[in-house]
Parts: sequence; structure tokens; C-alpha cells
Amino acid sequence: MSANENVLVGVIGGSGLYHLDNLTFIKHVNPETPWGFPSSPISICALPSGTKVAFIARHAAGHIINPSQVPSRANIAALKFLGVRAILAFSAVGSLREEIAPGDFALPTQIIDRTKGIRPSSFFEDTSVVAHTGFGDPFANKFINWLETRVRKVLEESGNGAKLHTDKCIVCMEGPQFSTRAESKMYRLWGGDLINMSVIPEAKLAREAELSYALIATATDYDSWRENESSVTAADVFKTLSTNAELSRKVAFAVLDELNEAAKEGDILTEEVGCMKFAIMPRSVAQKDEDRKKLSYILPTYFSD
Ligand SMILES: CSC[C@H]1O[C@H](OP(=O)(O)O)[C@H](O)[C@@H]1O
Ligand SMILES: Nc1ncnc2[nH]cnc12
Repeated sequence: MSANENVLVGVIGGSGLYHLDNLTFIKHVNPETPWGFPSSPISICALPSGTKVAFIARHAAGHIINPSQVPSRANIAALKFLGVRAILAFSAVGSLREEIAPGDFALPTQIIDRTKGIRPSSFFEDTSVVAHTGFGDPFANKFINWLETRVRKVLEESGNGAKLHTDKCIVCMEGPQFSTRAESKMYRLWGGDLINMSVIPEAKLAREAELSYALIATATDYDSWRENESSVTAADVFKTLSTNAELSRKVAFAVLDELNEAAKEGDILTEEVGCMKFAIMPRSVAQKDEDRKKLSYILPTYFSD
């Protein structure tokens, strides 16, 4: 089952990135998934080549959805339904390292989950089907390697001094309040480099839906670990949000055509397809038909009888 919108790439925009207005807007689509509606109607946009991509504003236009209430299952399910294979997500993050300055970009490869269990984080929750999905490498590593040179080039050409940091570990906290100073220092001791409130459950759900998912983390602040500096406020975050969003749009514009081709050929996006084969408990008569039907929305290979 697919809406056949002919889109292979989805973009999720975070704080500050509510549209890709450097692309041509074609239309909105708003699929109702078994997990409800996405954060906001999905924009189908075109690159100058005619390549179409799907864009979702994570917090909706006007930033009206709290991080704990983002309907991530509906967002990921809707993108899969439209035919998407690869998701390029953007997020405004705090920096836990001196060398990652506000305005810099980073490609994390690891996550520490500090959400509090209040976000639905599996498509299998409340169903009669059990799945234990591998998440040791939470991002699509081949996709990230592919992004590295391309993103670096855009940052260099922008001439605003923004650096790209790779192989970083991102802490995802529940929020919406920022961390205490003690927490911020503890995350540094744990090996955290970046912090946000949204990569979990998005990355987990993308993996369950067998989608390649990479996050471009755009640093806005130094969180609250620096001695003799004030702790982060939303006002600090806002200072860099619009320049980061502008640069994020440039990155998207530069990579999306080639990413669409790569998704079509399957070159760099092979790791995730088929991963659920080893995660889902064997079929049993005790599994409810209605649950299998629901799951067929995201995983037709395993659940369409
Ligand atoms: C506006 S500061 C905190 C807020 O910003 C980040 O959002 P996103 O990841 O969607 O860019 C962070 O995760 C928090 O939700
Ligand atoms: N310091 C911070 N903590 C959590 N999420 C953030 N998003 C941007 N800055 C952040």
C-alpha cells in the first residue's frame, strides 16, 4: 500500500525550519495514518530538476507542538506511505563541547535516550505483535558518510565560518524545560556532545519502518555546563535559529537531487531495508488480524497477507 506520490526523500524540519521555500511548493497532502495525522500537512515540493520531496514541520507551522507531543509515529508512517525511503531530519541542538560553537552543524552517529517513557516510541506498542528492533547504530551510517562531504562543501561555500562535526553523540532529553547545570555536566561525562528533545522516538520509528534516517544537528547554544556563563534560555536559541535555518535550506537544496537518485538506485540506503525481518517475533495465530493490518501500513512486506 502506498500513496504513490513519487517521492523517495522526506525532510523533517525542526525549530526554525518550518518550510523549504527555496523549493517550488506543489501541494499539501495530509494522510490519516493508523497513528493519526502528521504534525502538519506535508508539503510536496519540487527541485528545479523536477525531483519531488516531502517536507514536514516537526512542530507545525507557527511552532505549536511541544517536543513531547510531536506525533512522530504519524510523521514517519505518513512519509513511508508516500513512498519515502530516506529521511533527512534537521534539529536545533545545544552543544556540550567547547569546539562545537553555535552556528556549527554536526552529524551524530550515536544517541543517549533521556526521554521519560511518555512518548509512544514503537509502532508495535499496544498491538499483539512483538518486535525487538536492532538500534545499536541508531542512524543510517552509509547515508551519514555520504552526507559528510556534501554538507561540508555547502558550509565552506556559505563563507559564514560554520564547521561540520562528525561522529558525535546526541543526548535526547524529555524537556520542555532545559537541563540543570548538574545534568548538563553529567551528559558531558557520559560522552554526550549534543543535546536536543526530538531525535527520540523519531530515529527509532524510522528504523522500525525500515527507512534510512540521518540527522543534521544545527547548534544554537552551549546548554548549561559552562562555568561562569549563564544557562541556556529559549532567547539564546532564537539568536542562531534563523541563520541556521537558512543554511539548512541551502544544504537541503544542494543534496536532495543526488539523494533522490541514491534512494532510487538503493546505493547508499541498503542497510535498513530488510532489518525488521530479524526483529519481529514469528507469526502466530494469537496475533490479531487487525494489528497485522495496522502494521501493514508501514511494513507491507511482512504484514500484507
Ligand atoms: C527551541 S529550543 C528546544 C527545541 O528545539 C529543538 O527542536 P527541534 O529538534 O525540533 O529542532 C529541541 O529538540 C527542542 O524541541
Ligand atoms: N540546550 C538545549 N537542550 C535541549 N534542546 C535544545 N535545542 C536547542 N538547544 C537545546
